[in-house]
Amino acid sequence: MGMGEGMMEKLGSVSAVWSALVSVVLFWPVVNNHVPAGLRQWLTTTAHKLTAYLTPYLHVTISEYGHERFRRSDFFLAVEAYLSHACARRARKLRADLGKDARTLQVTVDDHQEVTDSFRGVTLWWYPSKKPPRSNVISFYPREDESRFYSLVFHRRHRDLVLDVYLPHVLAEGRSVIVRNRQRRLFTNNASGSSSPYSRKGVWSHVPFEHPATFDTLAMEPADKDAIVDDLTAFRESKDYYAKVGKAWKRGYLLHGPPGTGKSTMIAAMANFLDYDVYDLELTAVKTNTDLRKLYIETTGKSIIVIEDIDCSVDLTGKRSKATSDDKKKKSSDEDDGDKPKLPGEPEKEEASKVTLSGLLNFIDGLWSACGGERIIIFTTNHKEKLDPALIRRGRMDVHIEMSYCRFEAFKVLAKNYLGVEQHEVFGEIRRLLEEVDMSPADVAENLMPMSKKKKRDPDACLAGLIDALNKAKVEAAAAKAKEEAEAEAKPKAKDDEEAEGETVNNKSPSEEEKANGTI
Ligand SMILES: Nc1ncnc2c1ncn2[C@@H]1O[C@H](COP(=O)(O)OP(=O)(O)OP(=O)(O)O)[C@@H](O)[C@H]1O
Ligand SMILES: [Mg+2]
Repeated sequence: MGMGEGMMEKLGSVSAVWSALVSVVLFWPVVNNHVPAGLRQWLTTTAHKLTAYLTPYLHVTISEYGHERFRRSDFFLAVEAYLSHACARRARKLRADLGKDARTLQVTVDDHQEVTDSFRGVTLWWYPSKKPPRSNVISFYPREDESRFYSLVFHRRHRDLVLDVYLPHVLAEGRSVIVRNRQRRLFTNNASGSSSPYSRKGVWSHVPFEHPATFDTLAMEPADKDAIVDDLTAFRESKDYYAKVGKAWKRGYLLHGPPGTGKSTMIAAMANFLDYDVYDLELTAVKTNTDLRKLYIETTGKSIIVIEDIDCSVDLTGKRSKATSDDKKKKSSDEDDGDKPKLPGEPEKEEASKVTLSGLLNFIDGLWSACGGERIIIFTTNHKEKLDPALIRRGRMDVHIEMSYCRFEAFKVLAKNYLGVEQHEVFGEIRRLLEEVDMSPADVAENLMPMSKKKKRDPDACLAGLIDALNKAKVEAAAAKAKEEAEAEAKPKAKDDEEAEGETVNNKSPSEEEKANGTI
């Protein structure tokens, strides 16, 4: 790329044709008033034909809104990125702006500034421009009038090269610039102030994704961690494989385990590792299966779609669970009171929220789920046993990962991250205690990070504090167990069974049986 020898000459001839055209356009309104409509039409067509015949240059137009009315064309965005990256520094008039993340500086070619590019010795000219507003059209969309486009001008003898090689090259380069510059985003479907049907805003709203968790900071058994990283790497690189076996390029993960064991942290680490966007789907805010599908279609490739606490969102029969979304229901009924009177034809409230299990299954692996590029779907739950087997069967949720209480290997990661300590004389004692006591990594981490402004973070004191906390937890667990046993003995045999069932759920203990079921 660059200004080649003799290019100025060509540039001169193109500019001459263009300035002639521009002057015609400028004086046209003057002539326009004195010429009858029929003649005017004829003159315009002839002028166009004549210019097309005389100039050896061809034009390709790339508009901002291609065939789709609501989405900016990918090609237009790629051209914009390509030009700003490859050619903008050579343009005379530039436009500098803050990028979408409000941090990076974006330099683009100013409107009506031509840019020259050279590709395999051929010179090409790019003209960014705006479509004139259509004054007699009333539009709901404020930006409709400002639709922009790029014109690419080149000599007709390079037609094949430009159409077959250069434009695909621009598309590929532009896309890679976009990927390099992009700020990853965290999307949610539960934004307040929902969009009106006429708004161009999508069904998702977003903020920059800035979670700092990585697999290095995630505390878990090293072997399990490696297995997950391998799995993700293999997934990312298997586009061709998925195409060959006829599967949509996506993978489902089920993260299950007690609270505070790092499920949400794991999702952030995955997103950071893969460099994907995250769509945090709040199922209780989705009204119908159709809305769910709409949300899916609006997600882009290279993304992780997360449904947290899946057991609280849809119950086994497919209806929305009542017990678990009490707060939200209360809130929405308050709002509904304010909304009265009801509009005619408005659906009944009962009918308004109907995401069913089958809708969710369809969301995961129905026909629509193959739209777009690579995607990862993650469900998290504290109670795997409560989920419908259909929802988590292999093929839907391909990998089941159990996040369990903190054992010694996981502790070592935390000690290294929080205290910078890799070896310590009390590690033996901590190892023994962690085998006996179920403490979540969140609790262990809390003990390693005493929030006192005055006290410096002293590793010895922190580790001693952790040992105290573990001993305390051990005593409490023993006392609780003794109490339960005493109660169980006091109760009649019939009630005994029920009680035992409740215990397993409340204790959230990672039983050996559960461990055997989990893949990782
Ligand atoms: N395995 C872990 N490695 C590192 N930090 C952890 C881990 N587990 C928990 N933490 C710490 O504890 C906090 C809570 O963890 P997180 O939110 O990931 O738990 P969770 O499993 O999603 O819990 P819940 O089931 O309640 O949603 C995190 O901010 C993190 O700092
Ligand atoms: Mg969580």
